[in-house]
Amino acid sequence: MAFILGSGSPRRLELLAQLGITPDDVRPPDIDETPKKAELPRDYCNRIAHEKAMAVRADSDDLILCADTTVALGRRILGKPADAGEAAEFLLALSGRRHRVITALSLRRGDKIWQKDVVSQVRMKRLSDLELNAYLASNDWQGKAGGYAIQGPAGALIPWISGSFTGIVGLPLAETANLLQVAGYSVHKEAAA
Ligand SMILES: Cc1cn([C@H]2C[C@H](O)[C@@H](COP(=O)(O)OP(=O)(O)OP(=O)(O)O)O2)c(=O)[nH]c1=O
Repeated sequence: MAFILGSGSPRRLELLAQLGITPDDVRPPDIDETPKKAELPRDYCNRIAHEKAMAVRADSDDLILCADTTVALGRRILGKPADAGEAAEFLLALSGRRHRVITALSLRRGDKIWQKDVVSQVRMKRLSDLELNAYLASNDWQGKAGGYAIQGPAGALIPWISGSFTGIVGLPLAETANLLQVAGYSVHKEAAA
């Protein structure tokens, strides 16, 4: 039995390390992340996490962990910006408002799937032109849902959250540990030994 992290996100690997887990292998899934017409953000996030878990090749007794993080502004899904122009558009839409960050987990062994999502609320301060331009120049928005990462310089733009900090970063640790336990994977090996 191997434990496989089905993610190319370095954040997810680091967060997993916080649980004391080093995966036997890392296999980033390659799927089409385009939302369906009128698809709601939470449904979308769960569907994508599930599709990622199904897309990773593994033996039937391997455990595969995948996740998807989606930024939702009302019914609008903000994915990973394609370029600085789109990042600016997302940040201006988020500026001075509250939004949700959803992370869906999908754990698979063979045909069996365990799924869980975590929804957090985030408020971004009203951004000045200087703040917006400095953040865009940092390039830290690249590869981040909604065009920002709370764990980087954008932390200065976020005065309030409610929910799971690790979930916003990409892997909600309490829920991940719980899901792994449910699937029979021992998270607390040292304590059990
Ligand atoms: C909102 C937010 C997102 N993110 C990141 C987490 C995810 O890596 C990314 C959302 O994209 P995802 O599609 O969830 O993940 P990914 O493409 O990076 O990796 P993979 O599909 O291989 O697992 O945004 C942060 O790092 N900090 C934040 O505050």
